[in-house]
Amino acid sequence: MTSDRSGRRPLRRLMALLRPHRSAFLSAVAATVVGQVATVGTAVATAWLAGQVLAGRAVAGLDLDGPARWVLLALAVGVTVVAVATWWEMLVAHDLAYRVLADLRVVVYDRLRRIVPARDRPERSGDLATTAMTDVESLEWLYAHVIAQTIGAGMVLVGGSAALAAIRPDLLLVLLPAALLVLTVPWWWKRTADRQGEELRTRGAALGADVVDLLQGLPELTAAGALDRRRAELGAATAKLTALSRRTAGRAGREVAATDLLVSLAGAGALLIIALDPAGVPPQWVPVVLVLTGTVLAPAAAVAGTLQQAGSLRAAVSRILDVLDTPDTVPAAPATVARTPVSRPGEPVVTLTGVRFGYRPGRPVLDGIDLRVHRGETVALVGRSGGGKSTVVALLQRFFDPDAGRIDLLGTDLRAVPDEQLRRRVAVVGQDVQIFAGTLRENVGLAVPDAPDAALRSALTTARAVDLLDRPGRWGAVIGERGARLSGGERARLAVARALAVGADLLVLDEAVANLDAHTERALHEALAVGAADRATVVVAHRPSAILRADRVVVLDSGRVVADGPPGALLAAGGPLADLLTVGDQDDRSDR
Ligand SMILES: Nc1ncnc2c1ncn2[C@@H]1O[C@H](COP(=O)(O)OP(=O)(O)OP(=O)(O)O)[C@@H](O)[C@H]1O
Repeated sequence: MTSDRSGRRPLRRLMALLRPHRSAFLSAVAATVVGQVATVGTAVATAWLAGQVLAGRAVAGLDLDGPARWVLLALAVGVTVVAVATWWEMLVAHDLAYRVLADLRVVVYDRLRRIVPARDRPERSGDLATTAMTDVESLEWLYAHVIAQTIGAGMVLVGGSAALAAIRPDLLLVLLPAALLVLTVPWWWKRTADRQGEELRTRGAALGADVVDLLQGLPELTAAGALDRRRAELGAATAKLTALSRRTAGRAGREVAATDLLVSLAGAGALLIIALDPAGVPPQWVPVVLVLTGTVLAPAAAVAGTLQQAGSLRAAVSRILDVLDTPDTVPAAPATVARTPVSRPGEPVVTLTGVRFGYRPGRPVLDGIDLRVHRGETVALVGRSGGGKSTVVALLQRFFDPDAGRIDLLGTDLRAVPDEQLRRRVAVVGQDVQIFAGTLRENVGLAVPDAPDAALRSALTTARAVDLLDRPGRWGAVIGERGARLSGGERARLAVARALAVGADLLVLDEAVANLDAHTERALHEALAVGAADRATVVVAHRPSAILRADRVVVLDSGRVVADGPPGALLAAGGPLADLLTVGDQDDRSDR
């Protein structure tokens, strides 16, 4: 996926996502600051008490003098506040993160809807799925564990520095450089972290896609005896990922060690300053100084620790922004000029005029197609494999716009038809029927979820699929992931019913009946003919039975229409259709 990465301002865009959740964000910051301040406060109070004991000013038990009693009380309150604030912070910070991620997921899915299918996208679907799910998920860490905590760490650092300066200003000579260095630790190995993060993401996505491939293709891989080889390849990819994770953990460990070392050095530095001039700090305050130096740096060290994952995060953010910044495959129909397509008597439902289209520049797949389909007409689109039939179907759904020429739906340029209108006017049963995990009703009523059962039943009846209702559970029958509990023919008939339920003006069947036995296919075509008067029907077909049943046959060859007319007339003329069917007959005979 290529995109101009300049001027993307990732941080600003990530922060902008917090805007609708301002109050949740402020709660998260408040909880973090209260928790961190209470932690420092209890540690300092404990150190102060220890100092008092060391100086012989306080005794154990309740016989403490005045200030010690109050400090003990503050300590008890502080410990309670730390516990409550930690719980509160966990709650509000994660609530905030999940709200932001929910928003982002909607934005990413919406973008995916507008950029998939792309003309020439090299990534596999597993990569896009990773972006949609894992990359967005990884931002949870940023919103739940970094932003509010960084603000809290900054406040603790400023407040703690002021307190140390009040005790002895030259302690800042140790604290401030140490704080700066601690906060820069995540940048010491930034290049390595970025490379590892990018590699972890890429390898993880590839492995995810491979696993999906393997699971989906399990029957084919087993039948081809290729399962062991694929398993070995997966094993090798997993081993590489493990080695990379080990190197990443090693680098993260170095960062933790460096941070801990800096905090310890700061404590030692503070001790040295006190030792060089003991009169500057009263002995009972020495524990306070040492503890304050360590605890003031602790939140900054924690932030530096969480930033170990910054490399992976940067890679994830970059991929999310790639998706967000990819231009639409087809521009959305402008709402202001969009017209509702209207059917006028005698006007074709769909017209292609001089349509040219190619997936890659300079390699046209359609090279000036003219085609009209009227209401009540069934047109069979035929031609050699790779001739561009499915590409015509893709253009009819406006997955792509023509490079030249135009397509009109009921007299309106397809580019001006709003998406939601288009989906109701054009129904397509594709080559690869997608059945979704869920119930029979959800699948039949996919495009019309509010349709009454009677309408869906009628669609099932027409599609010769009403027997699916005989299953236990009837409408609620679960048909398995990708329709795993259905036969190929049942899946095809269900998909036809789903398209019929839409009541579209244009019904396109792209080799949808290839899985049906001859008897069911004939019955289906007869049933479709009953409702065909109300719509235009385009059938992409290879089988002579489907071709000869059409009112008109349009033959595509090398991206052009080379014959167009009633099947009988075309066959009698002995042109391209006769050639195609003759080759088909010979193929059929040689198969036998
Ligand atoms: N997404 C794509 N990216 C690049 N090229 C594509 C894409 N889809 C199809 N093509 C190419 O476009 C040409 C036409 O393909 P299309 O699927 O439209 O043919 P078809 O007539 O439907 O073939 P078949 O009868 O085998 O289904 C082929 O050369 C194919 O390789």
